[in-house]
This record gives sequence, structure tokens and C-alpha cells, in this order.
Amino acid sequence: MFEDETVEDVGPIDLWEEEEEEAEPEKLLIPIFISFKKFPFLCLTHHFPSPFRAVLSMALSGANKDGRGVRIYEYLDELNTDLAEYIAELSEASVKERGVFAIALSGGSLISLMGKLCEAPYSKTVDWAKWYIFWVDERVVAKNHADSNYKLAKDGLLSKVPIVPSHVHSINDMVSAEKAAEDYEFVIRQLVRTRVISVSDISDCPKFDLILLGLGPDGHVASLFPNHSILEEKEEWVTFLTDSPKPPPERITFTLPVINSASNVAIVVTGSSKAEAVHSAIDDVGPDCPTLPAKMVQPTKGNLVWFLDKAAASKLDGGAKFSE
Ligand SMILES: O=C1O[C@H](COP(=O)(O)O)[C@@H](O)[C@H](O)[C@H]1O
Repeated sequence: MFEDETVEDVGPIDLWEEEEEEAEPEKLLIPIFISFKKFPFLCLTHHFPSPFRAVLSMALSGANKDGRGVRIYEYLDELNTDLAEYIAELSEASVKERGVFAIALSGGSLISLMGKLCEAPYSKTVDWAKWYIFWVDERVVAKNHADSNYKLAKDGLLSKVPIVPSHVHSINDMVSAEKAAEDYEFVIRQLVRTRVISVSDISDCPKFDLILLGLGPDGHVASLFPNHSILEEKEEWVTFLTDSPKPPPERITFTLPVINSASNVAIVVTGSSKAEAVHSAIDDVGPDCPTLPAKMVQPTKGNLVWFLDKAAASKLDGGAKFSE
């Protein structure tokens, strides 16, 4: 129902331009393994040559029984590259298996951290025509407003790659937060019916191929804030709030059952202001523990991966350990 609107709003999508990319020198393979209480998994601390990274990543995923992992990067550039690689690999696997890739984006710092997807090789190798885009949360403001998560993604990502405009599912910004949430859930229901979005095999929830989350210093993910009653929402797929502690106050958000039904969830966090929240969520400590939204992200059957820079990882029990 928003597709026509979305098509207009997205505007002309630039086709990627042919660019001569300089071949990057292959770098040293130095895996570092760190054991966290909840994530007995991996840290990829150096920039792996792509084929090795893919193989290593798969091997480590396999080694991790509950599909959870923490990846810590010394340099932001490495995090950006590995995040792009991770998304590209999931896209390829999903297109191979289902013919489409249903991805839900957050706003905030995430979009710029995904920036490498707009560059070679990903700009050319990703099957953009098979992508269906959704928002995990959205601020109920006009689509051209500086606070709009849609605008952020459009300017920083969607306008730079050949996404099909009718595959971009943004909220209706002309109605109240309550109606926008209701309408957005309706759209998602239609796409679950046609299997553009897969369905959970243990509930009737949508099963997104990938949900990308950021994290606030207070531990919020999407627009799920600590101690807010919507953390308890079990029935709705998309809900709304008009009292967000972080402006703007009116927002819609996926609920925890939807986030936890995804095939893959990644939480991408940078900066020391979030180190305490990262520590609470991953090390399972802190007074806010029971209602810290980030801690409540526990995909039932899907994989959960944290992408952290060293500042965000600095308060982890194991510390942010890097190879020499
Ligand atoms: O308000 C929001 O904040 C979170 C975190 O944003 P960040 O800029 O600190 O990364 C974001 O994930 C969410 O989508 C957004 O609406």
C-alpha cells in the first residue's frame, strides 16, 4: 500500500558507475578467539583477505553451537569491511535459497557503517534487485525530515545502489504513529503471505533474513527503550510509542518477537559511550539486566552476531583483545 508512495519518494535510483578499483593488498590472517560468558565464539580482529574470511567465518559459525558471536575490530575500516562482507554473504545465501533477501534496517550510526556496500566489489556483486528493504524502527516524521530513518538510508545507501524502488517498504508518514504501525504490520503480513518475507516455523511471526540493529548508550535497540511497556508486547509485530525518551517522541518499532524470529540478527556498535551497555548485554551483568532491551535480543533459532569497535568493547569482561 505504500509502494507507490515509496517509489516516488525514493526518486531516481542511481545505477552504480563503472569504477576502476585498486586491488587491495592481501593482509595477514590472524584470528583471535575470546571466550565470553554468553558468546563462546570469535573475534575477527584483523582484516582478512575475503575468501579466507568467508571460510573462517563459516567455520567459526559452525563451531558455535548457538549461532552467537562477538566480532571486535581494532580499526573502524575493518569493521566496515567485515560488516559489508557479512551482509553480502547472507544476501547471496538467501537469494540462492529463497530467491529474495528481506533485510530490515535500523537508523542511527548503522547506515554509515554499512557504507562499503556501496563500493566495489559489493556494489557490483550483490544481487540488489532481489533485496526487499524494511525498517526495524522509524521515527514518525516526514520522509524528508532530518530525523527520518528512511531518509538516512535513502541518502546513505539506497540511492547509491540499484535497489528496485517498489521493494523499499517504508512507513506511511502521513498518519499517526498508531496508524503507521498498524499499516506497516499489514504490509508485512501481505509479504509474509506471498513469502517475500519468510515465516517462523515455531510461531506465525515473520522471519526476516537479516535484521540489523544499532545500540543506544542506554541499551535500547530499534525503538525498544529500557523499562518501556512495549518490551512486553507479544501479539503485535509492529507497535508504536509516543513517549520515546530519545527524540523524536513518536516512533514505530518491530517488537521483540519479530526481532527474535529473524534468521540473522546483527548488533553493530561503535564508541565508548556504549561500552557499558555492551558490557551489560554481553557479559550479562548490571542492575538493568532484566529489562535491558539489547539483552532481550535472543533469536530463538536464528544467529546473533555483535560487531564492535574496540571502544565499544572496552568494558567487556574479556577486554577488547587484539592481535599484535
Ligand atoms: O534512535 C535510534 O537510535 C538507535 C541507535 O542509534 P545510534 O546513532 O546510536 O547508532 C538506532 O539503532 C535506531 O534505529 C534509532 O531510531
